[in-house]
Amino acid sequence: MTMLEQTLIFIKRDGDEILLGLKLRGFEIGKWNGYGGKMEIGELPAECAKRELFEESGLVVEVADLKYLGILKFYRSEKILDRLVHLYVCSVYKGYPRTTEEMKPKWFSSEALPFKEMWEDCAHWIEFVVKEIKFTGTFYSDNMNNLVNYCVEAIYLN
Ligand SMILES: Nc1nc2c([nH]c(=O)n2[C@H]2C[C@H](O)[C@@H](COP(=O)(O)OP(=O)(O)OP(=O)(O)O)O2)c(=O)[nH]1
Repeated sequence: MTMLEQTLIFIKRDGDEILLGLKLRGFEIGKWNGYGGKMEIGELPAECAKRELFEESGLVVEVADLKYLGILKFYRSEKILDRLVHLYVCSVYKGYPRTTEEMKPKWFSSEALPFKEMWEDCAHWIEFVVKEIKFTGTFYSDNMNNLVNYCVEAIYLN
């Protein structure tokens, strides 16, 4: 199986609120997450983030308004790199989020995120999204997809 390169974007409103989508189909149905999906051949990460957000929520963003936060790396069986996810945050958007075949939108206060219904790894890095601090996260899962180890590091650039 080949490694997947994907994007994930969190839209923010009024400083404190974060838009999550409830996954309505496919992999990990029933979980709240940011919006995103697989990069297409020849597509840049920011272009993919913009496209996936539009397809799954109807919201329109400009690439220039996206803030790149970092990379999440997911290893399965503890050693095979399975997914590499480019992470963005954006506070400038057009439109209202709508339910699509893939996602049902909901705004959450950053202090009341539904961690029990999110990917387990999110709890370890979502504060970087809230504070908009660049970081990298590396997550190791076993064959049953249980998180067994992780490392999250802030990146401070001068
Ligand atoms: N927080 C977190 N997010 C993850 C993990 N794995 C994973 O694919 N994601 C994110 C990255 C992507 O934004 C999204 C991928 O979902 P998906 O694989 O169902 O992609 P998709 O069907 O939407 O892709 P596409 O066909 O639309 O291109 O979920 C994980 O373990 N934790």
